[in-house]
Amino acid sequence: MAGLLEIHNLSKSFDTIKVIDDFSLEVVEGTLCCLVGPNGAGKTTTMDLITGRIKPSSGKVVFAGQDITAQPEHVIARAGIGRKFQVPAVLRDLTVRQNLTVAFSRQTNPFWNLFRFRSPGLERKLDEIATLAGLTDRLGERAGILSHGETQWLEIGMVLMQEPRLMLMDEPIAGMTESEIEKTAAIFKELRKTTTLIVVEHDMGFVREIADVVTVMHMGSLLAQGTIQDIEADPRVRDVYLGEQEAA
Ligand SMILES: Nc1ncnc2c1ncn2[C@@H]1O[C@H](COP(=O)(O)OP(=O)(O)OP(=O)(O)O)[C@@H](O)[C@H]1O
Repeated sequence: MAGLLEIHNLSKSFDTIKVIDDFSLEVVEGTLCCLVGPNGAGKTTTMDLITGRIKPSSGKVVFAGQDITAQPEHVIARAGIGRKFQVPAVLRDLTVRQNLTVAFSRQTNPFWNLFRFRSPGLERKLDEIATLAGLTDRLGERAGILSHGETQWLEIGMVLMQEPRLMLMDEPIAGMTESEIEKTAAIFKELRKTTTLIVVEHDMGFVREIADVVTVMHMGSLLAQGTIQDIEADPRVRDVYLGEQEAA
């Protein structure tokens, strides 16, 4: 079966430095892939290349059978690739409900969306996503008063309102408390039933909890890929990444 996302021999240089070096990856629909590796391995750059934020020096990215390598960022987003960044982009003065409503449409003017959409489809979707993100009781609150964890969950909800087929997340549990991490793991386990996910993460406990497949990058290349058990048993991964993590 072809992957929902296929990365073929991707390379990217900044000036003369090659930071992504002949990297290939296939993500099968319905799986949660964790992308791990030491600092500077090229994980964020890979996400930027998938979403079209930057363009590769060579290689290609295929999504749902379409070559999206040359497409602009907004076209790739509309094709069904959503991304949650580490720094939340919620509108703090709007309520949780309003933030989710704004995210429902991919139109460029958020306030226009806020007044335009009053469809039953929106209400159903909003309820569904608020439940998934554990925010049902917070729908009427101003987003600015949410805790760090709740803000992250709201942002996940906002990306989901756009119904991505593939969702990318950058270090989603950074700065969270233990109980917030547990709740986030539960959200991801639910989420992966309907959405394909690529999650960049350093916390191997969390990776162990959520990943179907773990992809390890090192110096811009694929070092290893497999189940968490395969990865933890791989001496090359222990050498360049896990050993360093255990020592930290
Ligand atoms: N715009 C840029 N210009 C020059 N070099 C860059 C640029 N963006 C990234 N790099 C370099 O590319 C390499 C890969 O960076 P990247 O942020 O993708 O790594 P990462 O695996 O996400 O690291 P971390 O885990 O620390 O976030 C690093 O050496 C970084 O300094």
